[in-house]
Amino acid sequence: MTGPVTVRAPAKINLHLGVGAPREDGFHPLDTVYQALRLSDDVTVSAASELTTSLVAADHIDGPSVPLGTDNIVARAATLLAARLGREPQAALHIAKQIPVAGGMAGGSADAAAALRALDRLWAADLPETALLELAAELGSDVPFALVGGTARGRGRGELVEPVVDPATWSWVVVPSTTGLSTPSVYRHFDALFPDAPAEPVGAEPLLAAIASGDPAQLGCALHNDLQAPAVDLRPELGELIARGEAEGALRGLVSGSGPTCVFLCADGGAAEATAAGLRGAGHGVVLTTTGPAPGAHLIAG
Ligand SMILES: C[C@](O)(CO)[C@H](O)COP(=O)(O)OP(=O)(O)OC[C@H]1O[C@@H](n2ccc(N)nc2=O)[C@H](O)[C@@H]1O
Ligand SMILES: Nc1ncnc2c1ncn2[C@@H]1O[C@H](COP(=O)(O)OP(=O)(O)OP(=O)(O)O)[C@@H](O)[C@H]1O
Repeated sequence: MTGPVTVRAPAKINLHLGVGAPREDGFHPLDTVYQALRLSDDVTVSAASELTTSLVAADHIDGPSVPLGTDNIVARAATLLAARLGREPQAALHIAKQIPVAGGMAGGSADAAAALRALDRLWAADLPETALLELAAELGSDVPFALVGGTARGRGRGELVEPVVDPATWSWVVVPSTTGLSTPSVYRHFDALFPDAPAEPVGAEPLLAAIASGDPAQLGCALHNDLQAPAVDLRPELGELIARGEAEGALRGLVSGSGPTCVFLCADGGAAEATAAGLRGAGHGVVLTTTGPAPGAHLIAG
């Protein structure tokens, strides 16, 4: 019998998030550029006679806010993959979580992508990557990117992912909030604030040119998030946090996806450490430093 399999999957940020008016199915058309960060969750899957989920969370994570059992997205991933393979979803699924929950960093999506890749191996299915990407898109708009990783453009509702060449290493400070924000509520608030939003989202071309330059100052100028205004309107303290991080030396601060995590682009690793120290000194408890891009969901054991 195959032993336990562990897959690591990254948190994401959106360097560009252009949002259009809602489609007939209620989803918003996106033109986005994702970047995977070296902040990740690990999912370990083992053979078992039934489907179980368990979690161990880093100190900065509110573990009890993650549902266990069938509501956890890893259980949904297992059930979906098992149905595709015509087998029972029997496995023990264990999440080691570092990605902030309901933080706009796609932590659940990372876990779902990791579970798909790990179970594909545990169950010796060896599905082609295109099949895993299709299952990922059924689980959520951000899940295909968590499989692909790196830096990538996302279209459609975010599930159509094309890798972008990005040889640089970008330095980031990540400031999670103690209370999450629900993604649907931020999209609903976008609709309320911008009832005349055009159908076509703002294009990612300037951001892609900044990535190609490799210059952090240019990237800082090009960062764009259409969900920032609704997130800050729902949580005004995020606007203050962004201003503070920029005053502490970041090139630019930005809400990550639907928030409330805020991320700060810095000139290099030293500037990121200095900005993080300044934010901690200003009373922000959890302040992480990291870099991107990072690989998508990949095997680390088994
Ligand atoms: C904010 C982002 O993280 C940016 O990458 C994503 O758009 C959210 O992706 P996600 O959490 O994987 O979202 P899904 O699980 O697919 O959808 C959750 C809910 O978010 C809203 N949603 C999501 C994606 C999208 N393009 N338009 C939407 O309006 C819908 O209300 C949907 O019911
Ligand atoms: N494995 C999981 N990890 C985190 N949350 C999960 C998981 N499974 C289910 N959930 C539920 O999903 C909700 C959203 O979780 P998640 O951490 O993925 O949000 P997010 O990072 O804001 O997502 P996104 O950036 O994709 O919109 C949580 O509040 C929780 O109730």
